[in-house]
Amino acid sequence: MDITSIKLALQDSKLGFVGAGKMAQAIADGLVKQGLISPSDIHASAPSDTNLKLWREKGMNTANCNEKIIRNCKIIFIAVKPQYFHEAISDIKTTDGIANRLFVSVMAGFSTTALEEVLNRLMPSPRVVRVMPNTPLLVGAGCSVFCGGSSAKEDDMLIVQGMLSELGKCIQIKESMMSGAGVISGCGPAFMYLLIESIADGGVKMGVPRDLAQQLAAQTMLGAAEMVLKTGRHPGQLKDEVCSPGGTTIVGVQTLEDRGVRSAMMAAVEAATLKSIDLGKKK
Ligand SMILES: NC(=O)C1=CN([C@@H]2O[C@H](COP(=O)(O)OP(=O)(O)OC[C@H]3O[C@@H](n4cnc5c(N)ncnc54)[C@H](OP(=O)(O)O)[C@@H]3O)[C@@H](O)[C@H]2O)C=CC1
Ligand SMILES: O=C(O)[C@@H]1CCC=N1
Repeated sequence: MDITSIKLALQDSKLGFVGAGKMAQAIADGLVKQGLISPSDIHASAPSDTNLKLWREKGMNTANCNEKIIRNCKIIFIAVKPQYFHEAISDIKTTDGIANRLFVSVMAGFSTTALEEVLNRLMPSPRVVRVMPNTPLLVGAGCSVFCGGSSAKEDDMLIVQGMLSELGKCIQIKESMMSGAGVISGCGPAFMYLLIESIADGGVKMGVPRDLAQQLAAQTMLGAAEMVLKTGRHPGQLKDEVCSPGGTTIVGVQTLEDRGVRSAMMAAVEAATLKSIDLGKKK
């Protein structure tokens, strides 16, 4: 879907957010920053004013009532913690006149079948798209994976992919891969921040000023990521090219291997995936 069609669809549908926290704000602010929607076409709900006041300061519409969002908007992001989803939907007392909505869930672990079951109380055959985005889409460098529910239409998939592709990479995958792939995109930034922080700490330990160490670590991670994406070469090969025989890097690499950094990273992805599957089971 081209950018003009996305803009028109968003202007026509209005964009709703049930849940107004960090992930919802990253998506809404990212879309506004990229010029895809104006703040006045965005509506968000949450029980308290803690987050909503930030939305109002940006000219967006807010409500403490989820029903209002579902009435006002035709495309609605569900951005509450998975454990609050039932409560958020059971808040909605009058469902008359609510139809033809597209629900885009960003909740970890919630399958499209489970989403459809809950949303069935609002309308028959709810159209659902399940996404696992990440917060870097705020700066146009996001990474999202998504899949459609049983009643999602081709246009629903296109609008979601169109919107999120404007904020970074957005890839359609099979639902069976959502938990594992969603951990790489959704949780991944936290793992990467931890690496940036600890490499910067190492620099500080060696006498590099904190600001400089952090800037160097972040830019180096960005550069390494660009090398993998733009050259298409294997990360192992790229790593080998940095390690001069008898040089400094290989000594650092051995230290990382001794401390089990690869195994720790793999175990982190596995543990977070199992947690996501577990969150899904409780629904
Ligand atoms: N943070 C991230 O990087 C990512 C998060 N996600 C998913 O996004 C979702 C939200 O996470 P995140 O933004 O981090 O969480 P936050 O805690 O920042 O935000 C949660 C929001 O939900 C609101 N809320 C709580 N109960 C209800 C309710 N009954 N009805 C409506 N709104 C409600 C909260 O209200 P109040 O403002 O009053 O506290 C808050 O605005 C989760 O499902 C998570 O799995 C997915 C990918 C990445
Ligand atoms: O930690 C979480 O559960 C959410 C989902 C992915 C990132 N944050």
